Amino acid sequence: MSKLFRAVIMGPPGSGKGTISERIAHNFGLKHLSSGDFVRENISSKTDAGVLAKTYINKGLLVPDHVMTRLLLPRLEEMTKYSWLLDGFPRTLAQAEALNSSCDLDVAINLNIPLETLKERLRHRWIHPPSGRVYNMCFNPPRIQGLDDITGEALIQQEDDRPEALVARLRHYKDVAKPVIDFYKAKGILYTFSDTETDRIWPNINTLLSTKIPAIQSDARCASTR
Ligand SMILES: Nc1ccn([C@H]2C[C@H](O)[C@@H](COP(=O)(O)OP(=O)(O)OP(=O)(O)O)O2)c(=O)n1
Ligand SMILES: Nc1nc2c(ncn2[C@@H]2O[C@H](COP(=O)(O)OP(=O)(O)O)[C@@H](O)[C@H]2O)c(=O)[nH]1
Repeated sequence: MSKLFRAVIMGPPGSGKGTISERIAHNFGLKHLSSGDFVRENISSKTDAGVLAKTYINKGLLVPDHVMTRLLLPRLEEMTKYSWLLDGFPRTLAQAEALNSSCDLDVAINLNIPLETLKERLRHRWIHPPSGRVYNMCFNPPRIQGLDDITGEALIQQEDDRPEALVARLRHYKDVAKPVIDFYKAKGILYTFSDTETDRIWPNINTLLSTKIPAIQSDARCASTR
């Protein structure tokens, strides 16, 4: 049996995690697991963790570690047969440690994007809240302005994507992400990509994963024939 591939993608709001995750999922046939989507699903189906998570999100706060972990780890257990890429989790060291005790990661992708670029992107970010689909009025506009391509429903801009809110979000991101980055660096699985354009980062990620994914699968094949 071939070994499965497990990766996480980290980066500040607007760094392109969702955009790059979609490309990775498409090119390598991995499952893209978005923690934001899991949170939204739990909120709309009113699970205990979802109801609790909503009280924090409504106040613009991050969901506490124990709630996020309770919401996410059971979903990962359903994915034991698949290779996956996890986007939006872990955001804190406690989340990284919880994840580490439930599975071994192969790669942690870290996106390092300048502040001015993040501000500019988020100013133009429009989302379709029920699905989590993301657009950018310059980079990937919807077919009809202001409307979701699939459902035709209205797109919105999030309050916390405003440039004034972004600086505080980024400061918070840096504080909580630093120990997570150090954790993955110490494990030797951290790969950092710095640029202002997703289209320039993408070929490097593509090359990295092309070396990692077949290598893991062929190692596993060798092991199984011994
Ligand atoms: N590890 C996580 C993941 C998500 N959330 C919560 C807070 C977010 O507001 C909400 C939705 O998550 P997303 O990752 O979709 O949303 P963001 O808009 O915060 O992320 P980004 O701006 O990085 O795309 O879920 C959380 O508290 N902790
Ligand atoms: N102009 C521009 N916009 C981008 C680029 N990459 C992603 N975006 C857009 O920037 C916004 C943030 O990207 P997203 O993938 O949502 O980032 P996340 O918050 O890290 O998940 C979205 O509106 C994307 O469409 C890029 O290279 N250039």
